[in-house]
Amino acid sequence: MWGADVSDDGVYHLYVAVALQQALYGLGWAAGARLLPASRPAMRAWAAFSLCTAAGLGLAVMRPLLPPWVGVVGANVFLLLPFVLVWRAVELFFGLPPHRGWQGALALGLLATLVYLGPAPEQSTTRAWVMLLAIGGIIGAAALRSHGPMRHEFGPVVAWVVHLPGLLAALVLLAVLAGVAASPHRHLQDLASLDLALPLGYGMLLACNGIHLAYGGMQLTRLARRLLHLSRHDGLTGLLNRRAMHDVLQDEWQRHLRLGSGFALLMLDLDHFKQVNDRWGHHAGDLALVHTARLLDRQLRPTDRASRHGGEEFLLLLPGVDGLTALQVAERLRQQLQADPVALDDGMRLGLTVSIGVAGLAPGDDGVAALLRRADAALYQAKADGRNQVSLAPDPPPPPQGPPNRQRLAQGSRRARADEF
Ligand SMILES: Nc1nc2c(ncn2[C@@H]2O[C@H](COP(=O)(O)OP(=O)(O)OP(=O)(O)O)[C@@H](O)[C@H]2O)c(=O)[nH]1
Repeated sequence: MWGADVSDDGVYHLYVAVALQQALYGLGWAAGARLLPASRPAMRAWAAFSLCTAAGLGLAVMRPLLPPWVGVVGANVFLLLPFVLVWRAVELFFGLPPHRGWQGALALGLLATLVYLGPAPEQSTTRAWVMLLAIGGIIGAAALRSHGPMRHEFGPVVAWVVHLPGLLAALVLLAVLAGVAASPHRHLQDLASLDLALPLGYGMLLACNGIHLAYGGMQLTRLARRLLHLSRHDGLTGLLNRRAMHDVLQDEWQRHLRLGSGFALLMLDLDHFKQVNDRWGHHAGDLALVHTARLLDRQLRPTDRASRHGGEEFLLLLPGVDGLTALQVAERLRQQLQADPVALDDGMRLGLTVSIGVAGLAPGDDGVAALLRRADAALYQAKADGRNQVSLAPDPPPPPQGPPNRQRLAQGSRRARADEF
């Protein structure tokens, strides 16, 4: 780098290894960018950073075979300017407001400085100054800039594990410069010596691996979280999907068995929804579903859960609530939906009504499926009674008399687990 001697066998092989590693990471990021459109800009920046540093290291190790302008200045340009891409990639990864102007000015300034210094050996010390100062400064600034968002998204431990080495590396680089500058005994030319080429090579190896592993790991974590979210939520409304609600209901049933806590279910079905689609189009139907989901989300307590149960059908779980109270909640929701028409794209207002079946957990219910069947029957009743109304399911016959025993509880629990809905 900057004309430092890499002819020693150990240093040469180390730099070749780092170059190959960077090239491979670069190809990996480029492939990732093709596969994941949502993360493409940041991945492209990482790919460009990796491939440019690979090219820079390649030129540095081939320096004896190349003209000085290519072997020295070219290598330094390819090694230094990609660090501006690190700054860019970090901003893109966390969706931070871009600093394109500063980044462009920095890249141009560094390019002009390297060209101005040229390949002459007597400038190697100044080149080293410029390189170390810029790399240390950019790594430190990128770490500081991304610390808050990284902490927020991945937690303080991850943020410090990723940033501490980066900040330490930046401090070490700047301390080396300050130490050399302050010491009357050490000549600045030391920076270009073989002594520094080896630790710097290892430093690059560790830093590059650290950057790729940290950001690759965070990318995978993000992806895994996204997949988990998609597998449990309805894509249109953002509410829980049927499978996730199944798990929530089983948990609530287990809580009931342990603590005796009650709960109620509301099954909602938009009225004449087929006509909405037929008359106003499928997009208007989708808007109506989103509108309904938002209303439910706004109106329910934080402990209540709402899911999209099927096409135009929603299921609500109200913990700690009996059937009569749930009936009042249902009536309130019915009135609110009726009073709040959907705003269509062309400014039209589309009125909606809903029928709601309500069932509160009763002693005769031996599992979630039984309660669901009762809520479904109540919904059917509300539809049959003319729609735009709520209906409460009658309690099932109480279980045979006698003290509840462990065997019955266990039976209920097993049945609940086997429940399909
Ligand atoms: N736009 C849109 N429509 C959907 C979606 N899922 C289901 N549907 C439609 O919802 C309609 C449901 O129609 P029906 O089951 O006949 O019920 P309905 O017309 O609401 O009649 P009642 O329930 O008896 O009042 C069908 O036309 C489905 O195509 C969706 O995601 N988006």
